[in-house]
Amino acid sequence: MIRIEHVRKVYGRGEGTVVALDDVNLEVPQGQIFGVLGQSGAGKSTLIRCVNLLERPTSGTITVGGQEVTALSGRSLRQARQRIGMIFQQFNLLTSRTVAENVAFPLEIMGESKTKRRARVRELLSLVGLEEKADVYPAQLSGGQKQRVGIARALANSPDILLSDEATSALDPQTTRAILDLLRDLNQRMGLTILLITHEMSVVKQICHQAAILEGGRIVEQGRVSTLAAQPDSRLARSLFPRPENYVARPGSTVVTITFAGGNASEPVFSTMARRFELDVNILSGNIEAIGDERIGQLQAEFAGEQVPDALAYLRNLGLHVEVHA
Ligand SMILES: Nc1ncnc2c1ncn2[C@@H]1O[C@H](COP(=O)(O)OP(=O)(O)OP(=O)(O)O)[C@@H](O)[C@H]1O
Repeated sequence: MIRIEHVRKVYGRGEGTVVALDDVNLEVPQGQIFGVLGQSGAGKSTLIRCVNLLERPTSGTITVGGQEVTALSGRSLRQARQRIGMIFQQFNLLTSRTVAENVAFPLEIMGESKTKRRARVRELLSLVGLEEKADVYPAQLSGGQKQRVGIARALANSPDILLSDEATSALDPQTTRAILDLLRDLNQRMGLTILLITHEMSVVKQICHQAAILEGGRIVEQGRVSTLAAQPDSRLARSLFPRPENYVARPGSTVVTITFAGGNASEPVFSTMARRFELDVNILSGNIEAIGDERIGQLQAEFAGEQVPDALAYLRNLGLHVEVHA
């Protein structure tokens, strides 16, 4: 579990001061994947670097696995850091070491015996599907394979939490998907808690249970991804379901945006409604997203007919969110 309380980070002094984080509060429960989403300069890197104290917050506290890391220094801080793995956008592998030697590096620092190191490295490479590449050098690997090495190395000390700093930003979409699948698999199989930062909504959508949106150093929204996606006015939903700019309803028709979640996303609600209330339905745009096990969708449509108010009441009764555009 990670708890971030009232964290503020100010860089520089006097005239050149930058407030990178301003009263940030968030909690990542044990075994969850939590995504912090934000644009360039929002403070994402600063936030994640504060969790393992690569940056020290100017004020506020950070607790990892029940231990307040912001209160630690010296040896106890170094020990606490071993419980925190981290992966990076540029992989940060040692180019003069083989894959196996890269993964073994944190174990060497821990003073593990050669025999134990060898067994653990084999286990870790198998976990990330890279047994075959143990003896090659990073330069001979693809980006996705390099990140797999990064993940194996980050897990070497069996950390309680994994921090991911834009780990898929340098990868193509297909490789990104494979690496995210691996992270989700590790989360499910080992109960690994993951805090990741990203500027990509697709990453949050694919693997995060919860998300926070960071803007100008402040968290402006946070919650379960599926809950936020089902709230049409949330920033997350607006970014997930971009809407056409202007709705110009034809005379006698009503333009509506309907948000549906869970079970009713897959039922033939609209055809039933159109028949029952004798409506003409003209779909303007629509999208259904799979968020975890849930399907959440938004549909813009034009309804025409005498029973439009009854049809809207029918949809609302089914638990759909219906917004009527003027
Ligand atoms: N070492 C530093 N010294 C001074 N200012 C810094 C330093 N590191 C970051 N900043 C500033 O703090 C703010 C937040 O930066 P940060 O790198 O955390 O954002 P980010 O969301 O990770 O952006 P990006 O996605 O571009 O990496 C920015 O205004 C940045 O210029």
